[in-house]
Amino acid sequence: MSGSSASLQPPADAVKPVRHPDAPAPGELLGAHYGACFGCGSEQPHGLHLQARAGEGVSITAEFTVQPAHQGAPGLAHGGVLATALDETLGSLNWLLRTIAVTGRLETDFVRPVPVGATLYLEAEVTAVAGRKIYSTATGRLDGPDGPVAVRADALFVEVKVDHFVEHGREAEIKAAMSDPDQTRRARAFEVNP
Ligand SMILES: CCCCCCCCCCCC(=O)SCCNC(=O)CCNC(=O)[C@H](O)C(C)(C)COP(=O)(O)OP(=O)(O)OC[C@H]1O[C@@H](n2cnc3c(N)ncnc32)[C@H](O)[C@@H]1OP(=O)(O)O
Repeated sequence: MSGSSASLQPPADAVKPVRHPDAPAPGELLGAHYGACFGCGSEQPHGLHLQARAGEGVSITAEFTVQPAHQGAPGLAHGGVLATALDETLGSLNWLLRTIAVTGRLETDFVRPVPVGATLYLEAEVTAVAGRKIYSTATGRLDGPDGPVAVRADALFVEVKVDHFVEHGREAEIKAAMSDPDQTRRARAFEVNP
């Protein structure tokens, strides 16, 4: 069963997404946007360490290999971890728009079980933009980029100001991220145009 809810259908006045002129070239690895990110950061031993690459237009491909720490049922990936992989891949799309946005809604279909040790081949694209609302969709496949679909998701991201993180994030991490001497890393932690 699939089919996303009405709130994930772009409104009539939605427009096509526009790739930012400074977006990374197709094929380029995005790298982690924040070292402590559970989805992509290298500083989280049990994180997903998801690696995303810019695609054509406003699209992303990504890979994530399921580790023993990601189990739900014995030998199988936890559904929440798979949703995280989809969320992270979809979130990475906003870097191609150079828009700061957070997940408002994420609807996920779990189509096939994903074993420990399997690599999930993800692809995602922005389908429409309406004001602050960014509509996107993603799939995760097994055995290769053209393999059978194991998971898919539709999402709505909502554009926010950098103040969103400053106001709501724990002070210690915000201060540390803000004082990073590397300007690009500082910007990417909050997905801000450097
Ligand atoms: C390499 C680098 C990559 C970078 C890679 C980055 C990867 C990050 C990946 C992970 C991303 C995350 O997990 S982000 C973390 C998880 N998400 C969050 O923490 C968000 C928590 N929620 C919020 O802070 C808030 O609810 C917001 C910001 C989403 C919305 O609040 P707001 O700013 O007050 O805006 P609001 O008026 O409510 O909503 C604006 C419009 O969006 C619609 N809207 C809002 N929420 C929803 C919803 N759940 N479902 C449907 N529609 C919604 C509203 O109806 C409205 O439509 P209309 O009336 O205008 O038509």
